[in-house]
Amino acid sequence: MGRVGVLLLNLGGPDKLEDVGPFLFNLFSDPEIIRLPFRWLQKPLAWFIASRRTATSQENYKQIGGGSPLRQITEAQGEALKEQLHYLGQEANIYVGMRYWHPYTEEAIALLTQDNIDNLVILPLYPQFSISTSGSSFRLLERLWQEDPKLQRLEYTVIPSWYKEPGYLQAMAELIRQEIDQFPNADQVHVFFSAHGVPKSYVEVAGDPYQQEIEECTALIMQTLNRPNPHTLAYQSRVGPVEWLQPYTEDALKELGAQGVKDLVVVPISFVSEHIETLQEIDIEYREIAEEAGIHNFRRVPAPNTHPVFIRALADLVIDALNKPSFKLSQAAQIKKRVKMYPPESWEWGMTTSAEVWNGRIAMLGFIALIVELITGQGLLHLIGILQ
Ligand SMILES: C=CC1=C(C)c2cc3[nH]c(cc4nc(cc5[nH]c(cc1n2)c(C)c5CCC(=O)O)C(CCC(=O)O)=C4C)c(C)c3C=C
Ligand SMILES: [Fe+2]
Ligand SMILES: [Fe+2]
Repeated sequence: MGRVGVLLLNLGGPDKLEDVGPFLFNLFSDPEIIRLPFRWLQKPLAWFIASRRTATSQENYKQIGGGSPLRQITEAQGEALKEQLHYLGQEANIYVGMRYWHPYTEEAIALLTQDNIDNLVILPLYPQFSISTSGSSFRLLERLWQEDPKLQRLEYTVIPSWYKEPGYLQAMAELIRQEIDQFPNADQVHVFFSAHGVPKSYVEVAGDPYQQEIEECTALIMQTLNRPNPHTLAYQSRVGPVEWLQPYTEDALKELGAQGVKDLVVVPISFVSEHIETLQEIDIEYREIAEEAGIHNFRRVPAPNTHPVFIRALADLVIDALNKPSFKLSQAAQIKKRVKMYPPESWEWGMTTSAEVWNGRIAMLGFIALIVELITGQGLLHLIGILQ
């Protein structure tokens, strides 16, 4: 089989407070995160939104120690996966490729080309597929593949999503069980699944399978848990004024409080590491909302991180993928209907490589956007629907 590599894809997060601005710029430069009718607006608008959001976002990162733990946890997952694969008789090099911060996907690709990897498994660390997460990373990879003839000689296979993987479901069920068993009336504790939201139009217009995969995943985890507890699914972290998937986490918590629910465990479901949205948003913001709504016993289920059952699930996924016919980036695209997002011929133009952080030229473009904003009396940016 030759040299095997596993490329773990993830979102990335700012390591320190100074990184927050450029990280947000990278994120909002991504056409899969903000969809605009005019591609030339992408970077100026990204600059504009990033600069407006940086201070608030920095405040949140301050509350969790001044940066995202995502890099460290993802690297630890990589090491544990390497060990687990070795134990199962499969040697592999592990590479971490983040979409919006270091180590960038481009850096991971450079490393694995240097190491002369012959066989690559591309494994996004998102159990469910969304255009805005795995889809965005696949799209970037498609572009890197088009640009680099060396990559075209590499055998690779993609795992588009893996929320049904039994080991993952078992790890989630085990983590939930541990939390609910802390309560004297364990069987009555409300199990509250909080998934990261996406704008509703992603699902309804662009055909993002995300909502369906989240719903199915929730049902499978409850089935694996095999307890009589009531459960709810809601969506967190809405950004901007457009409608996102409903119900929103804060509304669902208030409603449960009003119904008299006192004991509740929150399960973060769309992400497999601790990050700002578990440590800050759930543990601080949603806890407060729950408390005010009368849910006095509020616990959160930890993310799988390096839970051995979860790491074993990742290893099984890799080994299965190596033994199956390969699945191509373009197939991942077609099956998930991503092509509906943009006319195929136009997406390359506005595509961002995450290795670009803001510089003078982009700030200039941002300045132009500001002028456009002033001339159009704010209408344009609100129309685009992302400003807070
Ligand atoms: C499956 C998980 C995620 C989906 C789906 C997703 C969609 C999505 N996100 C934004 C905007 C922001 N996301 C931000 C941070 C962030 N997002 C995810 C995961 C998903 N996003 C993670 C894990 C993180 C945090 C990384 C970390 O630092 O620990 C942020 C920045 C933080 C903030 O300012 O709140 C923004 C902004 C959109 C618009 C979107 C779908 C279109
Ligand atoms: Fe996000
Ligand atoms: Fe978010």
